Amino acid sequence: MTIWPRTATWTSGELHLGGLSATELAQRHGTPAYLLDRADFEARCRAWLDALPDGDVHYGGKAFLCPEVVRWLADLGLSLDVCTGGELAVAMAGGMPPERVVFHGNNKSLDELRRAVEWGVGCIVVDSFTELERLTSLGARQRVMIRVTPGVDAATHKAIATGGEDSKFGFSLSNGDALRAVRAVRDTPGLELYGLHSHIGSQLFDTEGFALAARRMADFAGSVGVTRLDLGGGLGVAYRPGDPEPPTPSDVVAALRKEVGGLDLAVEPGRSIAGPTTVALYRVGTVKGTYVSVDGGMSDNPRPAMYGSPYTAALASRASDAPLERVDVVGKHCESGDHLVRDIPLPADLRPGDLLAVPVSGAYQRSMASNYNHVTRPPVIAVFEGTDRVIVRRETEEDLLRLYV
Ligand SMILES: Cc1ncc(COP(=O)(O)O)c(C=O)c1O
Ligand SMILES: N[C@@H](CCCC[NH3+])C(=O)O
Repeated sequence: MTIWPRTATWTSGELHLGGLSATELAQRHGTPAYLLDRADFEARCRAWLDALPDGDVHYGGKAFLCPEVVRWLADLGLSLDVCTGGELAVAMAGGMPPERVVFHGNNKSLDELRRAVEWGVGCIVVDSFTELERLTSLGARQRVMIRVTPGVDAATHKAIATGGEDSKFGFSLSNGDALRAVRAVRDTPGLELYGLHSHIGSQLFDTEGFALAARRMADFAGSVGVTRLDLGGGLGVAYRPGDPEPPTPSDVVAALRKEVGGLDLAVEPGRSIAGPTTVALYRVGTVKGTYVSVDGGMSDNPRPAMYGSPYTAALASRASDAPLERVDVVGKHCESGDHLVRDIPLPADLRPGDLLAVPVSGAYQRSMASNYNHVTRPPVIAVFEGTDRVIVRRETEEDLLRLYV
């Protein structure tokens, strides 16, 4: 298993992606930058479509979304999961057919619901009785699913586990709320109960949690006469060489299928599609003892600071036969917790100007990036068969200053 995107190659110590060298990409687009391997992205989409030929694959847009990616998804035949009015706007801008959009979220506003209904989204996933009242007040004719909390404690960081009993998401199966929600939807004129939804968490490595949730959801669906289940996303990815290998999309679908039998099935993978497609490219600015400072940091990748997420990095612009030394790759922000990669071996002759590449940077990095310390967010460059294309441009200081009155 490799953690680098599928077109990555190394020549004389230099990383090439999509047929282009890291050095020329850095010269043309600057650093930090996210380099997205389009061939890898599309292959990962196809792996999910092939795993579930008789069901629906909704890409989890929160992992990474921009209009160009929406166009790829639409062309490949995927659907799209959005969870805010902003993500809905990107789906529209990218031309996703509205009937292939599923609208999630635990606190959708009346305005967001109205926009979704007016645009004609395929499905709204109702998350609370309050939301049901809001939808009712719109008098909408709308397909809905009900988000159910199946009481499965997923084996992952507690900030990204969503299916346990104590959750802000969905209707609890065990306290009867899920059943009450089914009845309430069926009693609401204009609403069509299309299916049931659950999502137990993210960065999951075993199929047991998926299977347990699927079993509980299938039992519940059977008891209320619902024939469609959307069982969310959550498949994990390896971030470092030597990390355990995650199950494949086929493994996950097989585990789900075994539990749900002939019910209609949908899934919502985000990280397992976007994560491994992208390399974050940084330039080394300062080397001080065991601290290697680069030109990005917790603003373009908040995951190490938020969840203690481990990453790796590699020298991407030249060969080095210097001995390896254990260092911390740190950002340029005013926080001592601004680590991108902790305690990794890198050549001892690292110097200002070198390029460092951090793989598996495609999910929840650009989408969670901030302007902390008034830095401008990096661009996303799609590389494909020897061509490079800016699909999200670099922010400028003018972009930032435009907000101030
Ligand atoms: C409802 C829902 N669907 C899909 C996803 C995508 O999850 P992942 O990126 O772990 O596949 C998420 C995020 O965890 C989610 O909340
Ligand atoms: N933001 C989280 C994943 C959240 C999943 C969204 N429900 C991460 O970076 O791992």
